[in-house]
Amino acid sequence: MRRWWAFIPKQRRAEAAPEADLPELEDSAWYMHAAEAESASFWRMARKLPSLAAEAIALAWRADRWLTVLALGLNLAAGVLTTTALLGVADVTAQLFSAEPTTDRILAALPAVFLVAAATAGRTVLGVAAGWAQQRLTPLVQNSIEARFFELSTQVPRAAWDEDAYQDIIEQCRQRGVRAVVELVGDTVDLVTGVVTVAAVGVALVVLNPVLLVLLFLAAIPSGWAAVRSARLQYIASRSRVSRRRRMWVYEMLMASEYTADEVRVMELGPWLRGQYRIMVAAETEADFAVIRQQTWTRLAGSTASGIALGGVYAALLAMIGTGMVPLAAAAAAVVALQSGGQAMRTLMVAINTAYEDSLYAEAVKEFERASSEHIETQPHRLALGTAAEPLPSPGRISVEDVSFTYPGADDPSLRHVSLEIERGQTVALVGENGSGKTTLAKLLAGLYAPSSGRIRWDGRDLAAVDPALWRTHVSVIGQVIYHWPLGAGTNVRIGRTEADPDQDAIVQAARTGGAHDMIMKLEHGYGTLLSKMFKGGTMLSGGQWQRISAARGLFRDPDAKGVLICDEPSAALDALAEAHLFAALQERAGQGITILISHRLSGVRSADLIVVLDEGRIIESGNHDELMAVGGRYASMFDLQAASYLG
Ligand SMILES: Nc1ncnc2c1ncn2[C@@H]1O[C@H](COP(=O)(O)OP(=O)(O)OP(=O)(O)O)[C@@H](O)[C@H]1O
Repeated sequence: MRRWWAFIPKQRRAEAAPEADLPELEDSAWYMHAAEAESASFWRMARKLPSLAAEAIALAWRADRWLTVLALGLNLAAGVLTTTALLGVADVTAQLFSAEPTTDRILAALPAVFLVAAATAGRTVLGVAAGWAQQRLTPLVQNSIEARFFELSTQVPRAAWDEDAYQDIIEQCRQRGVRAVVELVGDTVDLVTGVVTVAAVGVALVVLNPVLLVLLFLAAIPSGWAAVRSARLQYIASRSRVSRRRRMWVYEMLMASEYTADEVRVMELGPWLRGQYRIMVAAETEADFAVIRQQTWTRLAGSTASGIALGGVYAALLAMIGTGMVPLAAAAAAVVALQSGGQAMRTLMVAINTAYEDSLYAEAVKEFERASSEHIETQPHRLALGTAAEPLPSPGRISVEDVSFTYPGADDPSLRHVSLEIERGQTVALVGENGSGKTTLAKLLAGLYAPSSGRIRWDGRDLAAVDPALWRTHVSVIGQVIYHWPLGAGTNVRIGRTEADPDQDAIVQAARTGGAHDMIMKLEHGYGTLLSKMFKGGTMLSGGQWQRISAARGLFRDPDAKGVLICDEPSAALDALAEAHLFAALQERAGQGITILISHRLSGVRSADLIVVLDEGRIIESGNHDELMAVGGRYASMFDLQAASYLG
């Protein structure tokens, strides 16, 4: 088989070549074989509909019960009036085609004409009112689903985000799932209305001759089959392509974002990025064309069969008139009823199809709920969750006992048999080469991940049996890489402790200690300045200024200096003065809380009570500065190297 990129001119391939074979370009086999999509026959789908409808109604009921009753009730009433109008039309034609003199026929038809007019007007008014209820219901349902979505997305353990399958599920849910669930509620109302209409037309046909109803039903099958198969094809294709869409989204963000604007220009990345994007688009378009091709054949087959079947129905009607099974006077009424019945049947088919299609996408929301709940329930701290939340005092001693840790999906452990004792009031420095496991150890201490083996104890209590939320109240972090929250300067500090009343003095105090206050005061609106250019009046900070904000935030979270303060390269972007100011502030914590300091600048860690040197996830040395210098090992050589470069 020719690989798809064979169709891209050679020069263009070269432009974007090296990663042209990304796995995301292949349709994911996992999704291709999604069980429910594979076996989704019309009957299976029709059987699923009642439970789907019940779920959708329950959802709407939870969002607003009165609006649900109104939307359903008014639509049902409108459906009944539609039927009344239909029967009225059949009656009018029956009267007009009777054997009576013309005037008598017209007079006899008049009551039915009035009935048709009244029913049509009533149906219009009810339709508008039902639309009003349905439209009000939609945002309410959407709000409740989104609230649940964000509840779970913020609750799942950190490890879930390391799984590409989970990220696919989230993407599918966000892209189409949430909207599908909202639409499913509307579909259900349409479905109920459709069933009522078809049932009512069915009654009219049965009165004329039951065979007509059977024929009408048989004639509707081909178009129903075509609609369902098209929906299924679209669904399978969209699921199989979710990884590639995520990849495209990444390139879109890289090409059109404030955060990458500098690098894209300085490194002239535009053509390369566009090339990569083009490759994705080519694969995506090819996949689109494949679905369109299959859908077109399906629709063509469905329409042809449907047309032939309809011809058969009318031929059967003629035969029935010819054999006297349907009286001639009722023939016109039968034609009208067949036409209306056909229309009602097609509308119902569309409603079933739309409901089915949306239900397939809505599965993504259930899948997201399932995957998230599973992550929440199987997280290592689950035993502790839900138990009585006894407040946990700030730690006097933290013991890391033979801890090893492997990231989800990784082959090699990032920490290997790490043991460490940390006492209240101590500053412990973690040093080592890039990738040696310093941040990973800090993440475990912050409760973001649980050890794969070994224990972390907090005054003797195994943290595996403590709700992480409890001990995180005592942990604050000054991060190496911080997200630039597009919020006000004061809020950026305050989010360190959202549950506290925003005490302005405490915010200012933390900003002073973190070296951010003077810088904030120079901004146009001081603490009220928006730190983003996303919105009008916002401003942009430098890397070092953001790091000062991060320090202020971390210190604000730990106002009485009794908790665990994790500083991961807190001064990497700071100027010499700001760095000295920050280290002085950290020194002041000595003898109070616990400070974990990760830094490559060894001059800043020499005063630490304990320096731990990591290498490939193992502790290779530990002790204070003098002890480690005396040993003359890795720390001593790193320190001497840095000192020599300063001294020239
Ligand atoms: N989320 C993750 N999933 C898989 N592997 C990871 C993840 N985060 C880090 N790693 C790996 O774990 C190892 C240790 O990383 P860690 O961030 O702890 O190093 P570090 O010592 O803090 O490095 P640096 O000095 O560069 O900050 C590295 O090999 C890294 O590739």
